Amino acid sequence: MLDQAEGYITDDGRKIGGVVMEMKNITLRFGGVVAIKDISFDIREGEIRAIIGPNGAGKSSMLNVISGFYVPSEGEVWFRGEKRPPMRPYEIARQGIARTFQNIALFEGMSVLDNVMTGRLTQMKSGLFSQALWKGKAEAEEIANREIVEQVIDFLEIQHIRKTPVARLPYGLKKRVELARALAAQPKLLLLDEPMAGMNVEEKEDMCRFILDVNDEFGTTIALIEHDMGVVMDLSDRVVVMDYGKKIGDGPPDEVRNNPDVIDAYLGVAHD
Ligand SMILES: Nc1ncnc2c1ncn2[C@@H]1O[C@H](COP(=O)(O)OP(=O)(O)OP(=O)(O)O)[C@@H](O)[C@H]1O
Repeated sequence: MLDQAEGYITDDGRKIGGVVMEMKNITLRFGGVVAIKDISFDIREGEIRAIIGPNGAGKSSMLNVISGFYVPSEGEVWFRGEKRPPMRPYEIARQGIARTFQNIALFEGMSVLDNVMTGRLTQMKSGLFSQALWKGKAEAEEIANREIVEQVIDFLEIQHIRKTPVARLPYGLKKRVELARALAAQPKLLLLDEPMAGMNVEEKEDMCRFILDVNDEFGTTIALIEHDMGVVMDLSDRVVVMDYGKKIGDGPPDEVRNNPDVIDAYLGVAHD
């Protein structure tokens, strides 16, 4: 049972807390195209929240509103109890939001380690000027950053490829490195853009396990978008379903799975 202020306990006994992010009546237009139509939902502390829907439903647009990349045409985004003004991406990152991309966005020529280190950049406190003045402080920060990065590399079991250039890795491992880079920022809210897209069954199983482990080990709140309904059902605590820019379902996986509008959107009508 969902208590608005307190949260709820999941079937597997995890405690989900209060609202971290609230989307209030979000509409997003691109010229004449309405990508999102008056959608509201929330994301709670410690939750794995999925947004699913057929092609063109508006999922990527919604993730971009959550991440602050798009400012909604109408509606409000509330984060940690405050209305969020338009912000630059680095300001959003400093608020504790990190993301991965559907099309992998890594530095292909750089090693895995260096790529994961770039995840710390948005969290660094000392800029170039203060680094010049306070060398010791900058070094201490560098060491601390390195420790965090090494922990993430261990956690995601990519030690064996830490020196390998990303370009040489198979697809599934690249996706894991992208997850590592996002985790290196120690986000409060982690946004995953189709984390399982293009993966084979084994890679999908690995990715599912890592997402669950991240949530369990660090208590990270996770919001992910996914095209494939099957994949997210085992993973998510609550699911928002979008179709043609509208919200057609919102609730625990079992409830959503049996929602006639959702069944129609996925089975009854061809959208491709
Ligand atoms: N930058 C943009 N400019 C104009 N139209 C856009 C833009 N981004 C998205 N759209 C339109 O908004 C609608 C929703 O697209 P969006 O990419 O958010 O859907 P999606 O659910 O993520 O789709 P997919 O599963 O295919 O990635 C589509 O009609 C799309 O053509």
